[in-house]
Order: sequence, then structure tokens, then C-alpha cells
Amino acid sequence: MSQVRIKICGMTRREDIHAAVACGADALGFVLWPGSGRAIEPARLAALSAEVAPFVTRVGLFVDADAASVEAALPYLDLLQFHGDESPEFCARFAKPWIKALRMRDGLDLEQAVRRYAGAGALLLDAYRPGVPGGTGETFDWSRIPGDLGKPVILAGGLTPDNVATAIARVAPYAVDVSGGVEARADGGAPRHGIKDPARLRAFCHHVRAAGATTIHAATP
Ligand SMILES: O=C(O)c1ccccc1N[C@@H]1O[C@H](COP(=O)(O)O)[C@@H](O)[C@H]1O
Repeated sequence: MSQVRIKICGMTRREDIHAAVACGADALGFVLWPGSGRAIEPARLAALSAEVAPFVTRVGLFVDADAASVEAALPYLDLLQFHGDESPEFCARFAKPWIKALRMRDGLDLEQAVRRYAGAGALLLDAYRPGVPGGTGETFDWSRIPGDLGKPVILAGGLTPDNVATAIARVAPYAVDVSGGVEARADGGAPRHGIKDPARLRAFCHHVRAAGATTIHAATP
């Protein structure tokens, strides 16, 4: 039995980093894909990375980046998250552990993906929306995830304080990953990309800890 790990993604502000760590986040994600509303400039990564407390994993999120961009970010990261169509060879060429995001489009052969990305430390499963590489705020059909994939599963896609306990009970993931579900809300209710809400962060982490205390994981690294 082990606790479900928590990754909070889309960190852009030092106060949000401190709030997430105070809530018990195990990993913090920095979006280094310029197409995202949560992207940070590479030059800002060093400063934000320095705000992260010891023993909290700093994750760099890339979408089909060139190798030089990944290399430049390596000193400030502990783990690489590849969220595009990167090949296993590309993912493995950097001197850091890595995880591969798979978007759960219809027809995706998960078992084949596990074989293809055998070098990944874990597979991050996210919702599929055509033309959008991630951070959609949408869930997918969790029953599509087999009980034992043979790799640690990081569940992502549309998780919120309200649904994360159910997600953990259904999937028993190694970790959960959230971005929009812990963001502050604009007047119309839409997430404010890159701005975290401390109350949502606390509620999310509380529900994960409460749910994860009774969860047994099929695959741990
Ligand atoms: O957050 C983004 O903007 C993003 C952009 C491109 C690829 C991935 C992105 N985020 C990742 O998307 C999932 C789910 O996000 P959400 O909780 O549904 O908002 C998560 O893994 C983020 O790391």
C-alpha cells in the first residue's frame, strides 16, 4: 500500500508553488510549450525552479520541443514529461528520467504503447481532444484503463477536488495530475490559466490523501 502521489501542473507563480508544497504536492509541473496559456518563458524556469522545496519533483512539460530546448531546461528539472508525439528514442536521449503522456483517443492500443515506451518511468493518461495536446480540463472514460498496465499510471485530464476521490477509487493510479481543476476562476467560471486557487489546492490534496490511504497500487516504479 502506498499513498497516491500528487502532481500539480502549470505553475507560473512563486506563491502558487509555495501553496502547492504546503498542501503536500509531490511534484510541480512547468509548461515549456509556448502554445499554452500556462507556459513560462524558459528564462523564468530557473527562478521558479529555485522556489521548489527539497524532495519535491520539478517536472518540465514539453510538446514536440527540439532537443536544444529540452537540454537548456535540464539543470532546473528532475523529471521530463513528454506530452506530444515524441518517439521513445527522443524521450530517452536526455540524462533525466522521463514520463510519456498518452492522450486516450479512440482506438489507442495502451498495451502496445506500454511496450513502445518501455523506458518511461510512468505513463500519464490524459483526455483526447483533436488539435489540443493537453490541459483540456476534460475527463475520459476511466474504465478504459486496465487493472495492471505493467507501468505506473499517472491519471490526468479534468480532475478536480470534486471528482478525484472517485477517480482514485476507480483507477487506483500511482499518481494524479491536475492543472485546470485547481485554478482560480474568472467571473464566467472559466479557469484562469496559470493562476492557482489555494482553497482548491487544499481541497484537491485533502481528497487525494483521504482516498489514497486505502488504495493498493498494481504497479509502482
Ligand atoms: O496545461 C497545459 O496547458 C498543457 C498544454 C499542453 C499539454 C499538456 C498540458 N497540461 C497537462 O494536461 C493534463 C491535464 O490538464 P487538466 O487538469 O485537464 O487541466 C495534465 O497532465 C497537465 O500536465
